[in-house]
Amino acid sequence: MTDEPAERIVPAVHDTAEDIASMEIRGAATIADAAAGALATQAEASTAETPEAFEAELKAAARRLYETRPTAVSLPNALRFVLWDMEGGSVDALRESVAESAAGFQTDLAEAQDRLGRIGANRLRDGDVVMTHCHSTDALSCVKAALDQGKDISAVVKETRPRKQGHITAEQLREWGVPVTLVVDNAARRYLERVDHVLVGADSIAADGSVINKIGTSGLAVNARDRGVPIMVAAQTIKLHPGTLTGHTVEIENRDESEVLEDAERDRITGGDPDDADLVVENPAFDVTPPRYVDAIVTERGQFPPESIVTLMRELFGTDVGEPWE
Ligand SMILES: O=C(COP(=O)(O)O)[C@H](O)[C@H](O)COP(=O)(O)O
Repeated sequence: MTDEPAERIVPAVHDTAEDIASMEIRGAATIADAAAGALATQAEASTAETPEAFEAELKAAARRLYETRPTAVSLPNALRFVLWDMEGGSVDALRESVAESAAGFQTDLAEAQDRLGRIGANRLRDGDVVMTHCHSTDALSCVKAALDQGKDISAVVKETRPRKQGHITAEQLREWGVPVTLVVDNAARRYLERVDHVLVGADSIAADGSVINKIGTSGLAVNARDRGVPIMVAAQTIKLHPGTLTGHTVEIENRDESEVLEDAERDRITGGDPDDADLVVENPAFDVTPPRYVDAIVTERGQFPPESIVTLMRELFGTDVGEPWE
């Protein structure tokens, strides 16, 4: 057995990391759930002989998972939650504590989403139309709870270029029997006329109440404000970004240009010149919506005007939060 902790990461953890990086596993809550599960798998499969070796191995696995996508803070928050609870004087005791805290975390995550959904549903009235962007399980939980309360809800679903996560939202809503109008992103402003709420999720919430979510959220929010449509953000507290309490900004992920432009399309634009360095394609995956465009952040602990979210963040995290493997 090698002594290098990174070389003892089990294949299943590498697979999960690759699935997160390639977006087979995507969406902030789903990523958090998968990351906690992967740490439990690492713990279960570990052949470490000493507690020190076991801990080093778990931290290496956490780092591998962390380095996949930078914007959704639910990922490091999940890793922190599981690793900070790791305790025990033997490998077996440590293994058990990781399994327990990972399972506890996953249960809490699911319960928090249900609770958040019930809270968010109170904002939705019978007959309301929501406009969605991307695919957010937290946002959909609010719709589900409203449906369970017997309310009729319909949706205008933005396609969400370049990866069209709006299709996942449309599929889920149709499964629940919700009437869906699917529109391209550029049509959003026109359709806001017939919408009662913009309902989106979040990858991270900053201490000043800014919402970091799928690219296009901020433009949608500005348009919605202009049209007088309230903007509701559904985000479990696992989306609160502790680093922003000390002035750090949230890293915005840039993804590959192939998501935006296929090779044949690039060839057409450049006349087939593969070395044309003056055609630049940028593909930021997220943007920042300032708090003044957000009406409410709905969490499992209640609804907050964005400017007051900092109080909840301090309560949950304190002010001194390090990296998961510290
Ligand atoms: O922006 C996205 C997903 O982006 P991507 O598809 O790039 O991962 C979602 O709105 C948030 O992650 C919240 O989702 P959830 O509420 O499910 O956590």
